[in-house]
Amino acid sequence: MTIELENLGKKFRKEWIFRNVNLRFDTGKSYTFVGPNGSGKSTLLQVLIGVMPHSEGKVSYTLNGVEVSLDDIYKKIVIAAPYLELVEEFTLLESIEFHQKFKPFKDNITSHQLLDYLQLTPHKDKAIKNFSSGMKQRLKLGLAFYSEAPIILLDEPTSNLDAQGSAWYLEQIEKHTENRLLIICSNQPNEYTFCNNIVDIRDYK
Ligand SMILES: Nc1ncnc2c1ncn2[C@@H]1O[C@H](COP(=O)(O)OP(=O)(O)OP(=O)(O)O)[C@@H](O)[C@H]1O
Repeated sequence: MTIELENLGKKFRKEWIFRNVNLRFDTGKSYTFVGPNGSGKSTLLQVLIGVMPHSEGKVSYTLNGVEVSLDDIYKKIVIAAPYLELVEEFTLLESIEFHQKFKPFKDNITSHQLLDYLQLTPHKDKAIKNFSSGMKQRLKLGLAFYSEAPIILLDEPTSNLDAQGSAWYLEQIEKHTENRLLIICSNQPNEYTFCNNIVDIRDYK
């Protein structure tokens, strides 16, 4: 799977957030978008997957040399981001089963196994609205890591996680990102120390 950006630009009203972005993202590699608050990391991520329109240039997706349409690309992506909300009324178990209807889990793991991997089994019948922000974040990350999807996108992955949660995140990265395309948006160096491909948004102003 390859995502290619050609002369990509995005502006809001008259303000260019980024311009002339020429980048290529390949399966089996990880990439991190860095830059200060408000520089455009989340915007680039959302433009890259077509949930936000771009203002100029081109985004293309190819699988084994064959172009993939935007509609089909959604099936191949999982994303964990602060602006993507969970359904607050669902219990934890309902949230996992709901997600599973759209994106099956890797290796046919069951919802109960996933609860275990997330270390959240004691909370399975608790409503999401009563979860702490760190528990919600662990759930979002877990759904992304354990889904059967070749592209995994993480925006601010360790926000609200404590030290144990951040260590758990790094373990999951090791276990679940081989042979996938991973893109992270981050302001925290400890979230991407393993990553060799750093994209600084300030280079595209
Ligand atoms: N829908 C929108 N309409 C107008 N401006 C927007 C919109 N979305 C984002 N922006 C602006 O685009 C710029 C980039 O925002 P973005 O959220 O991509 O930054 P970021 O690098 O992800 O920031 P942070 O590190 O704080 O998460 C900011 O100036 C923001 O105000």
